Amino acid sequence: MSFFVIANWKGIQNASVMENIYEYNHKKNVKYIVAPNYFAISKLSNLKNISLCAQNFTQNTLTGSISIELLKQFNVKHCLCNHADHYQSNYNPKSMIKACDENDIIPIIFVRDIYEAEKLSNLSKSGIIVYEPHEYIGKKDAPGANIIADKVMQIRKITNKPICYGGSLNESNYQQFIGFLDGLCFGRLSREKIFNQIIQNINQDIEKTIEV
Ligand SMILES: O=C(CO)[C@H](O)COP(=O)(O)O
Repeated sequence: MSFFVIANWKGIQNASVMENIYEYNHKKNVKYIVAPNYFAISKLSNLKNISLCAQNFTQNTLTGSISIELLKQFNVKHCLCNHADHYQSNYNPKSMIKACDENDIIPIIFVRDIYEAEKLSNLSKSGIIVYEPHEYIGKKDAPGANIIADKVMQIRKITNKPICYGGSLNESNYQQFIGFLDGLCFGRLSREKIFNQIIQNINQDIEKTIEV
């Protein structure tokens, strides 16, 4: 199985993200899933080194909407579901995950705790789970490796889907988590110039794990 590197740009598009993305060095055992803003999706839809991910979609085609059919036309393969930011709108995670499934879009399902993992992680045939505790979004540091490992172990009992971690990943903390996860989901760090270096480090770490 590949190790997933997920990048959520949110509503931001700075020079670094656009420069960096062409450099993501494709490796056999590492898969890059990038969730850019809607404008960038059309620009990036022909890139071969990444898998495109939508940040959201609407379940209608009303004025101002972005439907899942539209996203598929631009080669979108994934969609973030139940991200903490979705909580601000009238959002129904179960229906969004099911809509992804029906449209062959792989949902990236965010769960903040075991209760959400139980509720959401097995609604779709495919999918990637991101354990992301809300209190660790936009902070200086993530929880300790033992705390994350313990939660991941509990989620693995609930689902066979790959499990990633997201929330306050930074240059100094992400490497300690690689060994017990199936991927990492980056917010702020994915929009920094240094993210290319982070990607190279992850590639090397994964290569080493496979050699062992
Ligand atoms: O989108 C995110 C990545 O999982 C999330 O909101 C965390 O953002 P960050 O704390 O800036 O990494």
